Order: sequence, then C-alpha cells, then structure tokens
Amino acid sequence: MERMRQLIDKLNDYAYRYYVLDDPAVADAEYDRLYDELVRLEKQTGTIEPDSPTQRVGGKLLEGFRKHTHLAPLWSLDKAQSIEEISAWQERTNKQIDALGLPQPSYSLEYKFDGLTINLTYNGGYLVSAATRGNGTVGEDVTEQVKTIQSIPLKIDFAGKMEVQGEAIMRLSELEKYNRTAEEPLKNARNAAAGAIRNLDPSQTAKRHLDAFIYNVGYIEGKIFANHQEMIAFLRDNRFNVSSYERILTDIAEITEAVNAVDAERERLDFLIDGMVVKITDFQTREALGYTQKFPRWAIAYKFAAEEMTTKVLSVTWDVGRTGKLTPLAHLEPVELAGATIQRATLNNYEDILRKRVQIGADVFIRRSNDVIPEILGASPVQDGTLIPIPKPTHCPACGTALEENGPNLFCPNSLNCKPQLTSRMVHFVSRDAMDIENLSEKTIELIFEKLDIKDIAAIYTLTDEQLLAQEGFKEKRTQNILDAIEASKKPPLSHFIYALGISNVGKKTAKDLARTFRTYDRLKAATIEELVAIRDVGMVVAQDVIDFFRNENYMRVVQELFDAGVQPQEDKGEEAGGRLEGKTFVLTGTLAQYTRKQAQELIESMGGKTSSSVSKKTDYVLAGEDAGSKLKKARELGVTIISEDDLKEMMS
Ligand SMILES: NC(=O)c1ccc[n+]([C@@H]2O[C@H](COP(=O)([O-])OP(=O)(O)OC[C@H]3O[C@@H](n4cnc5c(N)ncnc54)[C@H](O)[C@@H]3O)[C@@H](O)[C@H]2O)c1
Ligand SMILES: [Zn+2]
Repeated sequence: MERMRQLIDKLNDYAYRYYVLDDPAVADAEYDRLYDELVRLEKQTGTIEPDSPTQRVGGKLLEGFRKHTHLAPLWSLDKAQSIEEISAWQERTNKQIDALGLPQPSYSLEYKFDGLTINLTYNGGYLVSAATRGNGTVGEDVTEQVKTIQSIPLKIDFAGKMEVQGEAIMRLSELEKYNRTAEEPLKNARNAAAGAIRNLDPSQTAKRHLDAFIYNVGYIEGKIFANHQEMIAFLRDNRFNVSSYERILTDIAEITEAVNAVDAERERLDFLIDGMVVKITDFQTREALGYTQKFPRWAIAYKFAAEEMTTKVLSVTWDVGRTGKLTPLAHLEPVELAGATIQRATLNNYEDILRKRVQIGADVFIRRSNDVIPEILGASPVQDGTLIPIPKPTHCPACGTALEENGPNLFCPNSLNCKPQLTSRMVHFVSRDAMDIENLSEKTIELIFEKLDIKDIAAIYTLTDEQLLAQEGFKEKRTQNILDAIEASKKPPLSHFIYALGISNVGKKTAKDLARTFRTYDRLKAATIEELVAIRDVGMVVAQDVIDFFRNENYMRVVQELFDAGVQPQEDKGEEAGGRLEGKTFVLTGTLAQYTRKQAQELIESMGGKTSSSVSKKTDYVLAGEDAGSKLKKARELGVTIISEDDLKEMMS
C-alpha cells in the first residue's frame, strides 16, 4: 500500500509536468514502467485510490484558456506491449462478439501519432472551435492556436454539427529547423507540438509550423456511419488531412506483419509515431462493446519499443576528429533503450552542452538515432543530487596542444602530429567510397601510426613488407593482402579521389559533382570560386573550402607525394551516358516502401538520372511515397508527372 501511494504521487507529479506544463521530467518509457507497476498492485490488492492515474484521462486544465465541453467524451487507449497482448484482446472481444451475435470483426490499423490530441467543432460548415482533450470531458479552447495549422480546414462541405479528433504534430524536419537557431533546443516533437498549442500567444504557435492528422469523428448530427471506412471516406471528402497509411485487416497474422513492417520503417517518417492503433471497424460492434472508465473496449494501442529514455550523465570526455574538431562524448549510467544497453551518448560541442544544460550528475533525455550512439536531447527540468558543470577544455586531450575556437567548435590545430586526427584521416582515406583499400581496419591503421614512423596519409604508399612483417600478428598472407590492396587502389575514379582528400564539407555527393564538372584533378585545382558556385548544390561555404584546400601548402605537399607514389585519379567521363534515366530529374518525397531514400537516389543516379531536393518546372518526375506532403502538392500545381515506386521500377527495367 505504501508503494502504491508512492507510485501515485510520483505518477501524478510526472503527469502534471507532462500534461499541464508540457515539460516532462522523465521519458515516457520510465513513466509507463511505473504506471504498469501501479496497475499490477491495484489488481493484486483489489484497491484503487481515488486519485489514481489509472482512473482518469489526461490532466488538469491550464488557467488562462477558456473551457470547452466536448460534445462527446474523448478517450485514452488501452495498451499492448506485445503481439500476444493484442491477441488476448482479440480473443476477449471475439467472445463477446460471438455471444452478442455480431458480425465477424475486421480491424483498421493506423499510426498512433505522438502529438497533442485536438478536438475540432464544426457547425454550419465552419470551424467554430478547437480544444485540447483536457480531462476527456472538458478541454481548453485553443481555437486561435489551432487555426495556425494550415492543413486544418476552416470551412467544409458538411453543414451539420460535428466534432472530429486528430493529433497536432510537429514534423521532425520542422523541429530540426527550429532547433538549429533556438536558444534552448526543444527536446522532442511531441512536447514541442503540445507546448505550441497550449501557448496563450497564437503567434508563438505559428512559429512552430505545426501540422495535424485527423482520424476520428467523435460526434455528428444528421449522418450515420456503418463503419470506420465510411467515416474515413467522409473525412477525406471534407478535405481533412487523413493519414495515407490505412489498412483493413482480418486476423492477427496480418496485423503482426503490418505492425512489424511499420516498426522497421518508422524512423523514415517525418513525424513521431509511438505505436499502432488497432480498432474494430464495425460501428454497431463498437457500440455494443462500449467503454471502460478510461478507454474504448473496441480498440487497442500497440506500443513500439521506446526510442527515448532518461538517465544520468556520469562524465564527459572529448574525441578528436579528422579535422581536429573536438566532440564531447557523454558517459551515462547504463540504461536499456530499444533492446540495447546504452552507456554513451553524443553531444555536438561545448555550446550544445550549455544549450542543453548538460552537467555531470544531471538526468538527461536520450534518443536513439540512426547512428550507433544515441544523442542527448536535453536535461530534465527536475534534478536531484549534485550537479557539476562540465569544464571547457583548453588543451587537446590527445596531444596537449592549446585549442583554437572556430564558431561553436574547438579545434586542435596540430594536424600534422595529433594521433587521432591522423588515424581518422587515414580511416577516411582508405574507406570504400574513397581509395577503397580493403583489409586496413582502424586497428591496423592505429598500429601503423604507433609503431612505424608514418606522418601522413601519403606514406601509406611507401609501406614495405619488411615494415609490416616486423609487427606482431602480421604473417605473409595478411601482409601481402594489404600491400596488394594498396597497390590496387592507385587508379581511383576522380570522384573517389576528391572525396578521399577530406576537404571540409565535401562529402560523397559534392565530390561526385566536382568530378563531373571538372573531369580532371588539374582542372578542379584551377577552378575559380565563380565556377564552383555555378554547380547546383555548391554554395559559397563549400566553394571557399575547396579554394582554401588547394591553397594550403601542407595539403598540396601531401597530394604531390601521392602522385609521386603513383596515384593517378582517372578522368571523369561526365554524366553516365546511355543510362535509361539519362537527363531526367527526379524529386523524392514521402516514405518509400521498397527502398530507403538513399537507395532510390543511388539507383536513379546509377541509371544516369539526377535527383534534386526541390520541385520546379525542371523536375521531370516526382516519386511519391507514403504521406508525401508539400512537394507532392507543388508537383500537382506545376503539372509534374507523379510516379510510384512500381512506376520507377518499370522505367528502369
Ligand atoms: N513522460 C511523462 O512524464 C508522462 C506523463 C504522463 C503520461 N505520459 C505518456 O502518455 C501516455 C498516456 O497518455 P494518454 O492517456 O494520452 O494515452 P496515449 O497518448 O498513449 O494514447 C491515447 C491517445 O492516442 C492518440 N492517438 C494517436 N493516434 C491515434 C489514432 N490513430 N487513433 C486513435 N487515437 C490516436 C489519441 O489522441 C488518444 O488520446 C503514457 O503512455 C505515457 O507514455 C508520459
Ligand atoms: Zn591534438
């Protein structure tokens, strides 16, 4: 009982921060863990305290907003953490369906959007009010705030009185844009959306460029839907932004397959979803099954493994990269995140540490990212224990040289002798898209620098078998393989050679563009800034970096050494001639089902086509995937041909 009291107090405090302040103290997964413990104890003891969070929807209403009483209550959702739990729910409902003689059920499967629930009231064809879910019965009137969302129609064809529900979200691309210049970055898109809608000043809401997906008609006069499909069609007809992801399924095998497919692909969506919602489609069945205190019995939410967690920062160390840039690495109290134990997380630079208020001993939010190491999103607003500020380093942790500042970043200027700089430059130099020298692992490279008197990347071409054979673990075969691979790398395509040089801001794509434009190394070296910026996608910064590189005597000495050692970049032949997509420009938008964006891009380019990031009259095709947004709209406006993945396949075959 004591533990229950503890949990209730803690959960209510967390819920207050989450629902009322839009500034959670802990990650959802941590909240859910405690919540589940409370549910278990309530079942065990058979007692439920009157203030238990298991008994109510949402939180208190904010002062300052007018109140809105919903025409029909808004609910929470029952949750399943596993397919087995969905299966158990299905069996439970099936029993009742059979007992009541209702038709065999089918299920709709939808994204579970992670944003803020909004309830829109229409009357006479006009949007008359918008409200938050609040406690499910009464919400906060946020009409002016919601009107800043462009995709929400102010006028619709249907003239009766009705309320529809949806989720206000902040697209991840918008969040990223916003955070680039924000004084203190927003921790995640869910809180960003919730905080924006519940801001008393609608002009602040407008700055976050929110969007919304509408998924339910909660109340309607003068119209009856037989099922989910009819309701969704009605929403579409009235021009609501309904997700294009929509499946109608009949059994658990299909549900399992679809849920797993979305889970595998969800990181490519431009908005957060934290699970999938399974709903029985037939409205008569829904009515018969009814509701508990908190949620409908005819629906269940499947929660994906959490991508965010909270944990403590134990210490911070600094890594020195290829360009000498120092990057902080946070060491964390170990925590489980999406099936892995996390002990380290990245930060960008010292300024980032300050902006995110990261300190030693602080509880922080971390988020799994595409990279192996998760990133720190920010510190929790609630801290206990001692906090120690992270000192700004003054000297290189690897070589002791005094650091230099450039913008928000710290650099070790000792590019000639600082070991980690040399090593990572070499790792980059030999990588697959650069000189493509196999068998040279990072470990081997470290060893070469450690034991042999090698000073720069060019020296790799002077390595001898005696030098290598003298090292521990190097036998004839291994040594020969390495030397063969080094020899074989001497005639790289020009684009690979340019990329290998490690010019700042010149990635694979820019290297390719430079090679295609200038064809030879000498012509690139002689390029003027005007010629460089004339290339599409090359701006002033990159152009200046290229110019600076060729003016740097040290770099030029190294390149000369490479040429002296027999390295000969091959002349670029320009556009790959004769490809099936020769001369065609593509723009990719939305989530693709069969390829990642990158794969699709590479495929198109390998066939001689070009890809661009914005739609214009020059665009030949827009390849539109799931949930394509503004680019698709623009393509329609300009009359650009819109194709599907299957169309693309056909064009290439
Ligand atoms: N971090 C914290 O401190 C903290 C505190 C309180 C609550 N929470 C989080 O909030 C959750 C509980 O909140 P809840 O009761 O609002 O439940 P919920 O947000 O998990 O699920 C219910 C909501 O899902 C939304 N939804 C999204 N897509 C939908 C769709 N396609 N169909 C129907 N509904 C859809 C609806 O708006 C509905 O209100 C917890 O699981 C927890 O993770 C976190
Ligand atoms: Zn150094």
